Amino acid sequence: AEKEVTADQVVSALESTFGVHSGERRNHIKGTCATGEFVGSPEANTYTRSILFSGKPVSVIARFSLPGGNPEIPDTAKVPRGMALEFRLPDGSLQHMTMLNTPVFGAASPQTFLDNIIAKKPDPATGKPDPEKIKAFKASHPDSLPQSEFLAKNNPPVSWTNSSYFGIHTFKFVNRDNKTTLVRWRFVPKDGEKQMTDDELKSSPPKFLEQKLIERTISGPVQWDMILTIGIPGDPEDNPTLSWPSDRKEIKVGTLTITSAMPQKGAECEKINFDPLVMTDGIEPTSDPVLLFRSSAYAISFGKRLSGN
Ligand code: HEM
Repeated sequence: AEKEVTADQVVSALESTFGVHSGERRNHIKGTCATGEFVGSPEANTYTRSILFSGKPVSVIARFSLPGGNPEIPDTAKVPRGMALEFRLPDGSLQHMTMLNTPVFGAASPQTFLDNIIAKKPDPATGKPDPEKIKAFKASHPDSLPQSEFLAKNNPPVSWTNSSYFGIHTFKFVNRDNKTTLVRWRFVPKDGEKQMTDDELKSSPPKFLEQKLIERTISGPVQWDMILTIGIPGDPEDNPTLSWPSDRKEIKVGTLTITSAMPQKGAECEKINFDPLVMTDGIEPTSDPVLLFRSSAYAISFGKRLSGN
Protein backbone atom coordinates (compact mmCIF):
# COMPACT_ATOMS: atom_id res chain seq x y z
CA ALA A 1 0.00 0.00 0.00
CA GLU A 2 1.08 3.57 -0.65
CA LYS A 3 2.30 5.55 2.34
CA GLU A 4 -0.19 8.17 3.51
CA VAL A 5 0.63 11.64 2.28
CA THR A 6 1.00 14.14 5.13
CA ALA A 7 -0.03 17.78 5.16
CA ASP A 8 3.58 18.72 5.97
CA GLN A 9 4.75 17.01 2.78
CA VAL A 10 2.20 18.90 0.70
CA VAL A 11 3.03 22.31 2.20
CA SER A 12 6.77 21.57 1.78
CA ALA A 13 6.15 20.70 -1.87
CA LEU A 14 4.25 23.98 -2.37
CA GLU A 15 7.23 25.82 -0.85
CA SER A 16 9.71 23.93 -2.99
CA THR A 17 7.78 24.60 -6.22
CA PHE A 18 6.77 28.20 -5.61
CA GLY A 19 9.28 29.46 -3.05
CA VAL A 20 8.53 30.82 0.41
CA HIS A 21 6.92 34.24 0.63
CA SER A 22 7.09 35.14 4.32
CA GLY A 23 3.76 35.83 5.97
CA GLU A 24 1.82 34.76 2.87
CA ARG A 25 -0.43 31.83 1.96
CA ARG A 26 1.43 28.79 0.55
CA ASN A 27 -1.37 28.31 -1.98
CA HIS A 28 -3.81 30.85 -3.46
CA ILE A 29 -1.27 33.51 -2.49
CA LYS A 30 -2.64 36.12 -4.91
CA GLY A 31 -6.01 37.41 -3.79
CA THR A 32 -8.29 40.28 -2.88
CA CYS A 33 -10.49 40.83 0.18
CA ALA A 34 -14.18 41.66 0.03
CA THR A 35 -17.15 42.03 2.38
CA GLY A 36 -20.89 41.65 2.08
CA GLU A 37 -23.83 39.65 3.31
CA PHE A 38 -25.79 36.49 2.66
CA VAL A 39 -29.51 35.96 2.96
CA GLY A 40 -30.42 32.28 3.10
CA SER A 41 -33.78 30.95 2.06
CA PRO A 42 -35.88 28.97 4.57
CA GLU A 43 -36.63 26.56 1.69
CA ALA A 44 -33.30 24.98 2.60
CA ASN A 45 -34.74 24.01 6.00
CA THR A 46 -36.30 20.92 4.41
CA TYR A 47 -32.72 19.63 4.21
CA THR A 48 -30.74 21.48 6.90
CA ARG A 49 -31.36 23.01 10.29
CA SER A 50 -28.37 25.37 9.83
CA ILE A 51 -29.20 28.92 10.94
CA LEU A 52 -27.41 30.08 7.79
CA PHE A 53 -30.80 29.65 6.10
CA SER A 54 -32.95 31.49 8.66
CA GLY A 55 -33.82 34.19 6.11
CA LYS A 56 -32.00 36.87 8.10
CA PRO A 57 -28.92 38.65 6.67
CA VAL A 58 -25.59 37.15 7.76
CA SER A 59 -22.36 39.13 7.41
CA VAL A 60 -19.71 37.69 5.09
CA ILE A 61 -15.96 38.17 4.74
CA ALA A 62 -14.80 37.00 1.32
CA ARG A 63 -11.55 36.46 -0.53
CA PHE A 64 -11.16 36.06 -4.29
CA SER A 65 -7.96 34.36 -5.46
CA LEU A 66 -5.78 32.58 -7.98
CA PRO A 67 -4.17 29.24 -7.06
CA GLY A 68 -0.51 28.47 -6.50
CA GLY A 69 2.21 30.08 -4.45
CA ASN A 70 3.43 32.59 -7.04
CA PRO A 71 2.34 36.10 -6.02
CA GLU A 72 2.98 37.33 -9.59
CA ILE A 73 0.84 34.75 -11.39
CA PRO A 74 -0.79 36.60 -14.31
CA ASP A 75 -4.53 37.22 -14.09
CA THR A 76 -4.84 35.60 -17.52
CA ALA A 77 -3.50 32.22 -16.31
CA LYS A 78 -5.65 29.28 -17.44
CA VAL A 79 -6.04 28.07 -13.87
CA PRO A 80 -9.06 28.08 -11.55
CA ARG A 81 -10.32 31.19 -9.76
CA GLY A 82 -11.18 30.91 -6.05
CA MET A 83 -13.93 32.40 -3.91
CA ALA A 84 -13.72 31.83 -0.15
CA LEU A 85 -16.54 32.88 2.17
CA GLU A 86 -16.70 33.20 5.95
CA PHE A 87 -20.29 33.56 7.16
CA ARG A 88 -20.52 35.14 10.63
CA LEU A 89 -23.72 33.89 12.16
CA PRO A 90 -25.74 35.72 14.82
CA ASP A 91 -24.97 33.08 17.49
CA GLY A 92 -21.22 33.65 17.00
CA SER A 93 -20.66 30.47 14.99
CA LEU A 94 -18.93 30.43 11.61
CA GLN A 95 -19.54 28.69 8.30
CA HIS A 96 -16.86 28.49 5.62
CA MET A 97 -17.27 27.77 1.91
CA THR A 98 -13.94 27.70 0.03
CA MET A 99 -14.70 27.20 -3.64
CA LEU A 100 -13.27 27.15 -7.16
CA ASN A 101 -14.81 28.08 -10.51
CA THR A 102 -14.44 24.53 -11.86
CA PRO A 103 -17.27 22.03 -11.30
CA VAL A 104 -14.76 19.30 -10.40
CA PHE A 105 -11.34 19.16 -8.72
CA GLY A 106 -8.04 17.93 -10.19
CA ALA A 107 -7.31 15.26 -7.59
CA ALA A 108 -9.27 12.38 -6.07
CA SER A 109 -6.61 11.95 -3.37
CA PRO A 110 -3.95 14.00 -1.56
CA GLN A 111 -1.34 11.91 -3.44
CA THR A 112 -2.48 13.28 -6.80
CA PHE A 113 -2.47 16.86 -5.44
CA LEU A 114 1.08 16.34 -4.12
CA ASP A 115 2.34 14.76 -7.35
CA ASN A 116 0.86 17.66 -9.33
CA ILE A 117 2.69 20.27 -7.23
CA ILE A 118 5.96 18.32 -7.55
CA ALA A 119 5.51 18.05 -11.35
CA LYS A 120 5.09 21.83 -11.58
CA LYS A 121 8.46 22.60 -9.97
CA PRO A 122 10.42 24.88 -12.32
CA ASP A 123 13.30 23.26 -14.15
CA PRO A 124 16.47 25.15 -13.03
CA ALA A 125 17.63 25.30 -16.68
CA THR A 126 14.55 27.13 -18.00
CA GLY A 127 12.91 28.58 -14.89
CA LYS A 128 9.69 26.95 -16.12
CA PRO A 129 7.92 23.67 -15.36
CA ASP A 130 9.24 20.80 -17.47
CA PRO A 131 6.51 19.92 -20.03
CA GLU A 132 7.64 16.28 -19.98
CA LYS A 133 7.02 16.06 -16.23
CA ILE A 134 3.57 17.62 -16.63
CA LYS A 135 2.77 15.11 -19.38
CA ALA A 136 3.98 12.20 -17.27
CA PHE A 137 1.89 13.45 -14.33
CA LYS A 138 -1.27 13.58 -16.46
CA ALA A 139 -0.63 10.15 -17.95
CA SER A 140 -0.17 8.56 -14.54
CA HIS A 141 -3.03 10.42 -12.80
CA PRO A 142 -6.26 10.05 -14.81
CA ASP A 143 -8.19 11.58 -11.90
CA SER A 144 -6.57 14.94 -12.79
CA LEU A 145 -8.08 14.93 -16.30
CA PRO A 146 -11.71 16.07 -15.81
CA GLN A 147 -10.59 19.38 -14.29
CA SER A 148 -7.82 19.97 -16.82
CA GLU A 149 -10.27 19.23 -19.66
CA PHE A 150 -12.67 21.80 -18.20
CA LEU A 151 -9.87 24.38 -17.98
CA ALA A 152 -8.75 23.65 -21.55
CA LYS A 153 -12.30 24.15 -22.87
CA ASN A 154 -13.22 27.19 -20.77
CA ASN A 155 -11.13 30.35 -20.84
CA PRO A 156 -10.88 32.19 -17.51
CA PRO A 157 -13.66 34.65 -16.66
CA VAL A 158 -13.24 38.35 -17.52
CA SER A 159 -13.56 39.17 -13.82
CA TRP A 160 -14.07 37.43 -10.49
CA THR A 161 -17.68 38.63 -10.60
CA ASN A 162 -18.51 37.02 -13.96
CA SER A 163 -17.98 33.47 -12.76
CA SER A 164 -19.81 30.69 -10.96
CA TYR A 165 -18.06 29.08 -7.99
CA PHE A 166 -18.53 25.45 -6.96
CA GLY A 167 -18.29 23.81 -3.53
CA ILE A 168 -17.09 20.77 -5.56
CA HIS A 169 -17.13 18.29 -2.65
CA THR A 170 -20.30 16.54 -1.59
CA PHE A 171 -21.55 17.66 1.82
CA LYS A 172 -24.28 16.40 4.15
CA PHE A 173 -27.22 18.54 5.12
CA VAL A 174 -28.93 17.41 8.33
CA ASN A 175 -32.43 18.65 9.16
CA ARG A 176 -34.39 19.05 12.41
CA ASP A 177 -35.47 15.38 12.26
CA ASN A 178 -31.82 14.32 11.88
CA LYS A 179 -32.48 13.28 8.30
CA THR A 180 -29.29 13.46 6.18
CA THR A 181 -29.27 14.51 2.52
CA LEU A 182 -26.23 14.49 0.22
CA VAL A 183 -25.81 17.91 -1.41
CA ARG A 184 -23.49 19.94 -3.58
CA TRP A 185 -23.64 23.72 -4.00
CA ARG A 186 -22.57 26.45 -6.33
CA PHE A 187 -22.85 30.25 -6.56
CA VAL A 188 -24.13 31.62 -9.88
CA PRO A 189 -23.39 35.28 -10.74
CA LYS A 190 -26.28 37.66 -11.40
CA ASP A 191 -23.82 39.64 -13.58
CA GLY A 192 -23.74 36.56 -15.82
CA GLU A 193 -20.88 34.25 -16.73
CA LYS A 194 -18.45 35.76 -19.19
CA GLN A 195 -15.21 34.17 -20.37
CA MET A 196 -12.21 35.96 -21.89
CA THR A 197 -11.71 35.52 -25.63
CA ASP A 198 -8.39 34.11 -26.87
CA ASP A 199 -7.50 37.65 -28.04
CA GLU A 200 -8.29 39.10 -24.61
CA LEU A 201 -6.11 36.41 -23.02
CA LYS A 202 -3.19 37.61 -25.15
CA SER A 203 -3.76 41.35 -24.79
CA SER A 204 -4.77 41.67 -21.11
CA PRO A 205 -2.25 42.93 -18.54
CA PRO A 206 -0.99 40.57 -15.79
CA LYS A 207 -2.89 42.51 -13.12
CA PHE A 208 -6.48 43.63 -13.56
CA LEU A 209 -8.69 41.35 -11.45
CA GLU A 210 -8.27 43.29 -8.21
CA GLN A 211 -8.91 46.74 -9.69
CA LYS A 212 -11.88 45.43 -11.66
CA LEU A 213 -13.43 43.93 -8.52
CA ILE A 214 -12.95 47.11 -6.52
CA GLU A 215 -14.48 49.21 -9.31
CA ARG A 216 -17.40 46.81 -9.74
CA THR A 217 -18.29 47.04 -6.03
CA ILE A 218 -18.03 50.85 -6.10
CA SER A 219 -20.60 50.94 -8.92
CA GLY A 220 -23.05 48.85 -6.83
CA PRO A 221 -23.60 45.56 -5.00
CA VAL A 222 -22.62 42.32 -6.81
CA GLN A 223 -24.80 39.25 -6.32
CA TRP A 224 -24.71 35.49 -6.72
CA ASP A 225 -27.53 32.97 -6.26
CA MET A 226 -26.64 29.97 -4.11
CA ILE A 227 -27.92 26.86 -5.87
CA LEU A 228 -28.23 23.58 -4.00
CA THR A 229 -28.13 20.26 -5.86
CA ILE A 230 -29.96 17.44 -4.07
CA GLY A 231 -28.18 14.10 -4.40
CA ILE A 232 -29.69 10.67 -4.24
CA PRO A 233 -28.19 7.63 -2.55
CA GLY A 234 -25.46 6.21 -4.77
CA ASP A 235 -24.29 9.57 -6.14
CA PRO A 236 -20.50 9.86 -5.77
CA GLU A 237 -19.85 11.45 -2.38
CA ASP A 238 -16.17 10.87 -1.75
CA ASN A 239 -14.67 11.80 -5.11
CA PRO A 240 -14.45 15.51 -6.02
CA THR A 241 -13.30 14.74 -9.59
CA LEU A 242 -16.67 13.22 -10.54
CA SER A 243 -19.75 15.19 -11.63
CA TRP A 244 -23.26 14.17 -10.63
CA PRO A 245 -25.88 13.33 -13.25
CA SER A 246 -27.28 16.58 -14.64
CA ASP A 247 -30.93 15.74 -13.84
CA ARG A 248 -30.63 16.10 -10.06
CA LYS A 249 -33.11 18.42 -8.34
CA GLU A 250 -31.81 21.97 -7.80
CA ILE A 251 -33.17 24.71 -5.56
CA LYS A 252 -32.12 28.28 -4.91
CA VAL A 253 -31.23 28.56 -1.24
CA GLY A 254 -29.88 32.08 -0.89
CA THR A 255 -28.31 35.23 -2.27
CA LEU A 256 -24.76 36.46 -1.66
CA THR A 257 -24.20 40.21 -1.99
CA ILE A 258 -20.65 41.62 -2.12
CA THR A 259 -20.60 45.34 -1.34
CA SER A 260 -16.92 46.27 -1.02
CA ALA A 261 -13.49 45.02 -2.00
CA MET A 262 -9.95 46.01 -1.04
CA PRO A 263 -6.32 44.78 -1.36
CA GLN A 264 -5.67 41.91 1.04
CA LYS A 265 -2.76 43.54 2.92
CA GLY A 266 -4.11 44.52 6.36
CA ALA A 267 -7.72 43.77 5.40
CA GLU A 268 -9.92 41.35 7.29
CA CYS A 269 -9.64 38.33 4.97
CA GLU A 270 -5.84 38.33 5.18
CA LYS A 271 -5.71 36.72 8.62
CA ILE A 272 -8.50 34.21 8.07
CA ASN A 273 -7.88 30.50 7.55
CA PHE A 274 -10.72 29.55 5.19
CA ASP A 275 -10.63 25.95 6.42
CA PRO A 276 -13.53 24.22 4.62
CA LEU A 277 -14.31 22.06 7.65
CA VAL A 278 -15.50 25.06 9.67
CA MET A 279 -19.24 24.39 9.63
CA THR A 280 -22.40 25.22 11.54
CA ASP A 281 -24.73 22.63 13.04
CA GLY A 282 -26.77 21.13 10.19
CA ILE A 283 -23.93 20.96 7.65
CA GLU A 284 -21.42 18.10 7.78
CA PRO A 285 -18.49 16.76 5.75
CA THR A 286 -18.61 13.50 3.82
CA SER A 287 -15.74 10.99 3.91
CA ASP A 288 -14.18 12.65 0.81
CA PRO A 289 -10.44 12.19 1.53
CA VAL A 290 -9.54 15.44 -0.26
CA LEU A 291 -12.02 17.47 1.79
CA LEU A 292 -10.80 15.92 5.04
CA PHE A 293 -7.13 16.43 4.11
CA ARG A 294 -7.54 20.13 3.28
CA SER A 295 -8.05 21.16 6.90
CA SER A 296 -4.62 20.04 8.11
CA ALA A 297 -2.81 21.55 5.09
CA TYR A 298 -4.55 24.91 5.59
CA ALA A 299 -3.65 24.85 9.30
CA ILE A 300 0.06 24.38 8.54
CA SER A 301 0.09 27.15 5.93
CA PHE A 302 -1.89 29.43 8.27
CA GLY A 303 0.36 28.71 11.27
CA LYS A 304 3.47 29.49 9.22
CA ARG A 305 2.20 32.73 7.75
CA LEU A 306 0.82 34.00 11.07
CA SER A 307 4.19 33.46 12.74
CA GLY A 308 5.89 35.40 9.92
CA ASN A 309 7.41 32.40 8.15
C1 HEM B 1 -5.54 18.03 -1.28
C2 HEM B 1 -6.24 19.09 -1.65
C3 HEM B 1 -5.91 20.52 -1.30
C4 HEM B 1 -4.82 21.04 -0.63
C5 HEM B 1 -3.62 20.31 -0.05
C6 HEM B 1 -5.02 22.49 -0.55
C7 HEM B 1 -4.15 23.37 0.06
C8 HEM B 1 -4.39 24.72 0.26
C9 HEM B 1 -3.59 25.61 1.09
C10 HEM B 1 -2.33 25.18 1.85
C11 HEM B 1 -4.15 26.85 1.04
C12 HEM B 1 -3.68 28.11 1.77
C13 HEM B 1 -4.30 28.15 3.18
C14 HEM B 1 -3.93 29.38 3.99
O1 HEM B 1 -2.75 29.71 4.17
O2 HEM B 1 -4.87 30.05 4.49
C15 HEM B 1 -5.31 26.74 0.16
C16 HEM B 1 -6.15 27.78 -0.17
C17 HEM B 1 -7.28 27.64 -0.95
N1 HEM B 1 -7.82 26.49 -1.48
FE1 HEM B 1 -7.04 24.66 -1.30
N2 HEM B 1 -6.21 22.79 -1.17
C18 HEM B 1 -6.77 21.64 -1.63
C19 HEM B 1 -7.98 21.49 -2.28
C20 HEM B 1 -8.85 22.52 -2.59
C21 HEM B 1 -10.15 22.36 -3.16
C22 HEM B 1 -10.80 21.00 -3.49
C23 HEM B 1 -10.68 23.61 -3.30
C24 HEM B 1 -12.05 24.01 -3.79
C25 HEM B 1 -13.12 23.23 -3.68
C26 HEM B 1 -9.69 24.56 -2.82
C27 HEM B 1 -9.83 25.92 -2.81
C28 HEM B 1 -8.97 26.81 -2.18
C29 HEM B 1 -9.18 28.24 -2.12
C30 HEM B 1 -10.33 29.03 -2.76
C31 HEM B 1 -8.13 28.76 -1.35
C32 HEM B 1 -7.90 30.22 -0.96
C33 HEM B 1 -8.59 30.48 0.38
C34 HEM B 1 -8.36 31.91 0.82
O3 HEM B 1 -8.74 32.82 0.05
O4 HEM B 1 -7.77 32.09 1.90
N3 HEM B 1 -8.60 23.86 -2.38
N4 HEM B 1 -5.43 25.44 -0.29
